[in-house]
Formats: sequence, structure tokens, C-alpha cells
Amino acid sequence: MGTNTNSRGDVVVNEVLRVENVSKTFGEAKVVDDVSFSVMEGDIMGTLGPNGAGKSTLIRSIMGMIYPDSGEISFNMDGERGRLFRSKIGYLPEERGLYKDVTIQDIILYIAELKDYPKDKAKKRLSEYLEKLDLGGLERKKVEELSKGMAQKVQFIGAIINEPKFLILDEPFSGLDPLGQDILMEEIKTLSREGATILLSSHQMNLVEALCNRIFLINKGKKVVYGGLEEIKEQFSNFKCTIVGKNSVHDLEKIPGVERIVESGDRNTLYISKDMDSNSFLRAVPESLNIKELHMDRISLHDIFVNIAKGGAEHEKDN
Ligand SMILES: Nc1ncnc2c1ncn2[C@@H]1O[C@H](COP(=O)(O)OP(=O)(O)OP(=O)(O)O)[C@@H](O)[C@H]1O
Repeated sequence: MGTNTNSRGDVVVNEVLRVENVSKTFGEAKVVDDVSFSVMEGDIMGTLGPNGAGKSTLIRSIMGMIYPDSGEISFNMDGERGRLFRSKIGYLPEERGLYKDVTIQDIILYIAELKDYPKDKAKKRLSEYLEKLDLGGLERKKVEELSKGMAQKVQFIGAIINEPKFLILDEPFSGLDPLGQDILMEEIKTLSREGATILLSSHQMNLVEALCNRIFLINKGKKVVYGGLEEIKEQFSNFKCTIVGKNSVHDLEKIPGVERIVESGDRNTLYISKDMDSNSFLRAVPESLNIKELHMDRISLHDIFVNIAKGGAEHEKDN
């Protein structure tokens, strides 16, 4: 796993959540298969995986909503070890649902009460967060009058109303417009700076890349990648080179270090082997190529994800 550096850059040893050899079967299908990982104090950990990979099943198991067939899940918070400390945890479930015929304030105060969080503090925190999330002054609005994105923000407030030490967010960005996503991302960073440890699942790779210090990637129920974001990028090939121009894939494939090509019209993206540094690669690009544009980039989390989900295809068409 390498050094345990959290999202704040601190080296930490306190493991807040430990998932050990967890498996879950529905009918004949093993949807979580012997999965182990840890979330360290101060982490913003991203759980990624294709549709149906097992992310929500894992999260529901952590939340004690379903029982794994085997394995152990344990928390360690404020020096106490245990199964689940409800009052210290915040949870945004994948399935959205708030009572419709109640006001925002009533539902949030109800959630706060379930978590033993004082009513006066909850009221103040609700107003602050409504303001931050662009819903200022809407305490008395009924849930049924809200748009999907607005309801999503209210449910987020429900997850953080008790100042949780550990926050689990299942697809927090889904249904939000780009502005809403940016606002939420800033709030997640602020909560982390203020001391929360966060586990989130998302399909928005750019947001995960900007937020998370540690990644857990699951595919078909099995852990496939786990570690620090930088560590993972180095583990997979480091660079990609995009060349725009009329070139045959056959010629591009012959350049030393090219592992994989994604073709999109005149634009070819060449994924470079991690053994090849960028200077050596550029020196090896033949003069005979037709080059209208050329750029070198670090590979993104999106690239890593697609590569794993497709099983590392050699040569792909992008359209
Ligand atoms: N209660 C259930 N009963 C039967 N099968 C289930 C149940 N819950 C989940 N599954 C199955 O388990 C698999 C994993 O589902 P899960 O919701 O954990 O995936 P996910 O990674 O969260 O996917 P997505 O990104 O689409 O939300 C799927 O094949 C799903 O059909």
C-alpha cells in the first residue's frame, strides 16, 4: 500500500475502517469476492468500478444494511474499536429518497435527532449549508417542491448534519449540474480539512482524481487496484501521446514504447510503456509521420479505469 499519506498530506497510521476478506453472494452471483482494504484517518478514498461491479453492495455492507456471507468489517474511531458508530457516521445512500410531504428543516432535524445531534446546532448548521449549496432560506420548503438536484443537495446535508467523523457518499455527484458538482466538491474538501475521513463512490473520474488521495477499484466483485493515486498512475503506463495527422495505425504501432492506441479519425492516442521516459519516446517518433498536433500528457484515472474495465485492449476505435 506504500506510505499512508492522507488527503491533507499527513502521514497517518490510524486505520478508521478495515474491510477484511468480505464476500457477498446474491443467488448464484458472487458480487463481492474476498475484498480487503483500509481507510486511514483523513483519507478521501474513491471507490470506483463499472456498473454492477459491487460498489454499493460493499458500501451497504459497511453500513450494516446487509450482511456479508464472510469476512470482517470494523471501525476504529476515537480510540474505540467496533462495528458501527452511528452518531459519528454520515451516509448518503445511492438510492435517493426523502419523505415528500415534509419541510427540509423537519427532515434534517429528524435525521439529526436519530444521530443524537443537538437540535439548535443542527438548525444553525442546516442554514449554513443551505446557503453554501445555493438553497439559502429554503428551510420551510417541502421536499416534494424540490428539483432532483435540489433534493440531492438536501440529502447531502442530511449526511453531514451531525458533523460525522466518517462520511460515506455513494454517487454524491449524480444528478447535479456542473456548478452544483463544483460546489459539492469544495464542501467535501472543506469537510476533509476540518477532520472528516471520507469514502465515496463515483463514476466522475475527473472529480475523483481532483478529490481523492487513495483509490479502490473493483471489477466483477474483485479488488483490482488499490493504493495512492500517484502510486497507481506510476504502476500503469505513465504517459500518453496524442498525434493529430493522417497516419496509419500500423506505422504508429511500430514506434518503440507504444503499448496501446486509441484511434479517433485523424487523432491517435498512443499509450506509452512505463519503461519508456517521455524524452526517449519523442526522440523515437519518425520524421516521416504527418504531425499537425502532438501533445504528451500524464495518463488520467479515466484512462486507467477504461483500460481495466476493457481488460487492457490493444487497439481500440473511439467512435
Ligand atoms: N439485493 C440484491 N439482490 C440481488 N442482486 C443484487 C442485489 N443488490 C445488488 N445486486 C447485484 O449485485 C451486483 C452489484 O451491484 P451493486 O449495486 O453493488 O453495483 P455497483 O458497483 O454499485 O453498480 P452501479 O455503478 O451500477 O451503481 C449487480 O449485479 C446487482 O444486480
